[in-house]
Parts: sequence; structure tokens; C-alpha cells
Amino acid sequence: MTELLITGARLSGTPGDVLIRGGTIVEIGRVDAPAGIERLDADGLDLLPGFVDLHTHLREPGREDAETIASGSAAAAVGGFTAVLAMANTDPPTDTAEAAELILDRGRAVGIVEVIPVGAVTKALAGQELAELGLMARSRARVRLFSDDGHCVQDARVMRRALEYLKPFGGVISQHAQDSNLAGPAACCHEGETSGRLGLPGWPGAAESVIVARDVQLARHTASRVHIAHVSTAESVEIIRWAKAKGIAVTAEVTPHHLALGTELVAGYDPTFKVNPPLRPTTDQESLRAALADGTIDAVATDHAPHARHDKEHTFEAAAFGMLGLETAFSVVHDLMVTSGRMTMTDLVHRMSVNPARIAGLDEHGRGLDVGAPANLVLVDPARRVTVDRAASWSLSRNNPWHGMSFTGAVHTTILRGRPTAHDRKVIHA
Ligand SMILES: NC(=O)N[C@@H](CC(=O)O)C(=O)O
Ligand SMILES: [Zn+2]
Ligand SMILES: [Zn+2]
Repeated sequence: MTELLITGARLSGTPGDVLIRGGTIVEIGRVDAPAGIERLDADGLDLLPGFVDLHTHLREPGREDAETIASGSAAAAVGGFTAVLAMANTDPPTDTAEAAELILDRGRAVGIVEVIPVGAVTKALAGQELAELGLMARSRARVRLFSDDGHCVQDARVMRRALEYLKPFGGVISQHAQDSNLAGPAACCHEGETSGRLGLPGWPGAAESVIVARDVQLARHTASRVHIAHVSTAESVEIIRWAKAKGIAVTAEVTPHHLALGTELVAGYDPTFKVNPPLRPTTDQESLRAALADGTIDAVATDHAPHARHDKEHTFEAAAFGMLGLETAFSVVHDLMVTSGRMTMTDLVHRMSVNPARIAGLDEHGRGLDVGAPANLVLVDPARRVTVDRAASWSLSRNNPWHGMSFTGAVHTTILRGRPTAHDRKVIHA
């Protein structure tokens, strides 16, 4: 049985050793382990539960030129993730039990991060007929998170039926909240002062918040669970805060880029900064940061959205929406929220591991560092400064909005079921 001894790590503040055997934590504190056992010196590092990403696009099957389950898993592992939820907008989409099991099995074959398929809400993400929700939930993939992400479930009646259907399975719908009539087909950025000046067609923040308002009402009506994907506006935050106060079963995620990057970045017409929902003004960013810190927003999710060169290198209006996020999420969030004093490291652990694991129904992730818990862990160095280099990415794509920026806080080693999967940005295969 494989054993690993992590020595001198900070365990919620206090230094200690952790002995892992057969993928499980078996001893914590001062461990007198026999010589010859594999050791990992973690002096000055924090040992945390591995990160869980509720929102990753892996592009396989269908767009393996942009990302594969193998390349996306590598990016996730070096980013400190032990589990990622793989969005359903592949080609073909994940709208059947077979499709979900295929993603699960390919993720296991790669074996460096747990890949959990998200199931589509509607067949072919078309918004009309419900997908095989029950069969996906009962499949080997145990799908609990459902989303038509990339598309919003526009029809309130379809959304209501899906919420009712998923309730007995403990399922949750992650909604890409965007009213398609308010966000017309040509819109490519936030509608406001910057878009007006640049002559780019935009869409208003209200296109998001009207759907958030509708969906919390549907969650209330059905007593079922809704999760708001990539929240980007102050108005959405207000509605979520109100809904939580009413006891409505709503959860929400925010991306590192909506927290840290503002709409003025589109002024250079660089399609790297074209994303859906669009980068918003400072007032929205401030509200998102406050909501993440006070827990109104439960989780950080990357919305890692790789795109091949030939889809991204176009005029701003014609380029694909989306940006990379897996490898940089911890550094960005740590620097922006923890180094700045807005949140503690414990808060970060809740937003990046504990809460996303709970929302997705994952028992093996986001657990406290206790004897008997599965050893899905990450060691981070909160003092180390990193500069992002898009050429050094494990992703097959290069649409990295963080290129050239520096952050305080780095992922050191990621551990999946007791086995290191990434160390200092290098991937370790079994
Ligand atoms: N976020 C994006 O801009 N793009 C995502 C879709 C999505 O998350 O809505 C993609 O699949 O490329
Ligand atoms: Zn989306
Ligand atoms: Zn997405």
C-alpha cells in the first residue's frame, strides 16, 4: 500500500505532519514514521483540501484541437484541483447516461484529477425537451449538477419541469443566466460607457439579473435547487442575497476574471478579453468581491473555456467567447482576496473546495483534514510570487487573460487519493 508522509505543513495555522496510507489520512500531528517512507517536506506551506471546480470546459469530445480531457486534467492538477465538473457543451453534448459515463471513464483513464460530468438540462442543449436527467443521475457517473451552460434555459416552463424532475435525485441546475432577447446575437461585451465609445454592440447587466430573479422564484416554487453560474453583476448579487435570506435553495459561483478584470480591458479590442458573461464595470467587481467575502456567493469557479487560435484570433466581434482559468485561479483569488485582507485562507478553502464539493454532492472532496478522510489535498505557498506565462500552460489553448501578470500565492503540490499529481507546475502520472 502506498504511503506518503507530509512533514511540517501548516494545518489550519498550526504546523504538523500528515501520514497518508492507501489514499486515506491515517495520522495527523507529530508522526513518527518508519524510515524509507516517501516524504514531502512542507515547511512553510499550507495543507488544504484539494480545490473543486464547478465549471470547467474540457472540449472532449468534439473540439480536441482546443482541449482534451488529458490536457485539461493536467491544467487542473497544476492549478491545485482534485475534482472538476466538466461542462456538457461538448460535441456531442453530455445529454445521455452513456455520454456522461464516457467522460467519467476517460477522466479516470487519465487519472490525475477526478473528472465529473455535468449533465445537459435539455437535449442537445436546445432548450426544448428535457435530457435523460434521471438516467444520468442513476448512471455510474452519478450526475448531480446539470447545466446547458453556453446557453441559458430560456423557457421558464422547461426550467420549472427540470427543477421538479431533479428534486428527488438531489440534483441542482447550474444556470447560465442570460435573457437571449436582451442579449442579442451580435452583442460581444458589456453595454455601457466603454462599449459606446468603442462602437461595439453590448448587452446590459439586466440580461443576467432578470433570469436570476426568475430562477430564484422557480426554485422557491418547486422547493428545488438552483445554482447561478458565473455571477457577474451587482444586481444578481442583490437578488441572491435576498433569496438566501428568504431560505430559497440558491447557490452561486463567481469566476476569478469577473472578480479581478474590468470591462475597460476590451478597449484594446483583444479577443482574449471577450468572455460570456462579459467583463463588467468596477462597481460590479466590487460587489462580487464583497459577496464572495461575506458568503452570499458560495464558490469560485473557473469557467475555464479554452479556444483554438482559429476561433479566437478574429476581430473582437467575430471571436469566440471564453478564457482560460484552471492554472491561475488559486493565485488570482489568493492575491486579490486573501493577501489583500478581504478573506482568510479558511474562507478561500470554503469558496474553492468545501462549498463547491457540497454543491456538486461530492463526498470525497472538500473534507476537513481528519483521520479517515480521503487524501484529496493541495499544498500551497502563500508567500510565493508567480508571474503568468501563457506559453508555459498545460492547456492546448492560449487564450490566457492573465499573461504577464504577477500574483502572490502559488500551488506547490496537488495530491489525489494520496498520490501527488502535480508538483511545482509539473504533472506526475501514476
Ligand atoms: N464563458 C464563455 O465565454 N464561454 C463558454 C461558455 C459559457 O460558459 O457560457 C464556452 O464554452 O466557451
Ligand atoms: Zn456560461
Ligand atoms: Zn462555461
